[in-house]
Amino acid sequence: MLERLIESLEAAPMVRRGEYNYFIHPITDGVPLLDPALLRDVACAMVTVMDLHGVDKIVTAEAMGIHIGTALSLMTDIPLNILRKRSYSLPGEIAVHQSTGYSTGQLYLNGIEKGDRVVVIDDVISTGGTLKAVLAALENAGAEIADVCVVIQRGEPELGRAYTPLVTIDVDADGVRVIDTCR
Ligand SMILES: O=P(O)(O)OC[C@H]1O[C@H](OP(=O)(O)OP(=O)(O)O)[C@H](O)[C@@H]1O
Ligand SMILES: Nc1nc2[nH]cnc2c(=O)[nH]1
Repeated sequence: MLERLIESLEAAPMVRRGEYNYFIHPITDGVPLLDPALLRDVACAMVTVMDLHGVDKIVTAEAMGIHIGTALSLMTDIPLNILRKRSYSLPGEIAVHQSTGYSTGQLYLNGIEKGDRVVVIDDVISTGGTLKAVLAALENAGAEIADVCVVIQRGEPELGRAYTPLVTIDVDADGVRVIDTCR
């Protein structure tokens, strides 16, 4: 099920973002074009590995969790909650400071109620800065985090809790090497 993902990752072009070797891939960038079969492979694998029992909401972050979260939501009928990069100034909105290997920014969490059972998904984890901040905000909002799943784990980031990557990669200036898969 993950052959298409593995092959396309190992063919991914690289660019520099400051000191950071950044790979470009349809799942993580939407560039140059996202093959529906690849998106389906990823969504089916996530449904297979995640604990979705009694889950009220799928939570993801703008921008590159949205297509994956949408596919999962359509497959499972579980509503999708998106942390947005813009504030809506709604009552109870939680601002989340996000930091990655090449950027900093703000995300805004709305629509989580105390006691919500959620799964958190994203395209990639690298430093873990984004997911750590998202998980802290969800805990702050009183959510119960049932599971965390990412398509790609880059390096060995610690989240302070278990999470499941579909694939684990090594990256250098020459490209991506897949070193592990979830099966
Ligand atoms: O583990 P980290 O070092 O935090 O990196 C992972 C984050 O980086 C990317 O988001 P980015 O902020 O580039 O925004 P995008 O989704 O809009 O591309 C990606 O979608 C993850 O959310
Ligand atoms: N596309 C892409 N997204 C990322 N998010 C964190 N690191 C990366 C990367 O190297 N490539």
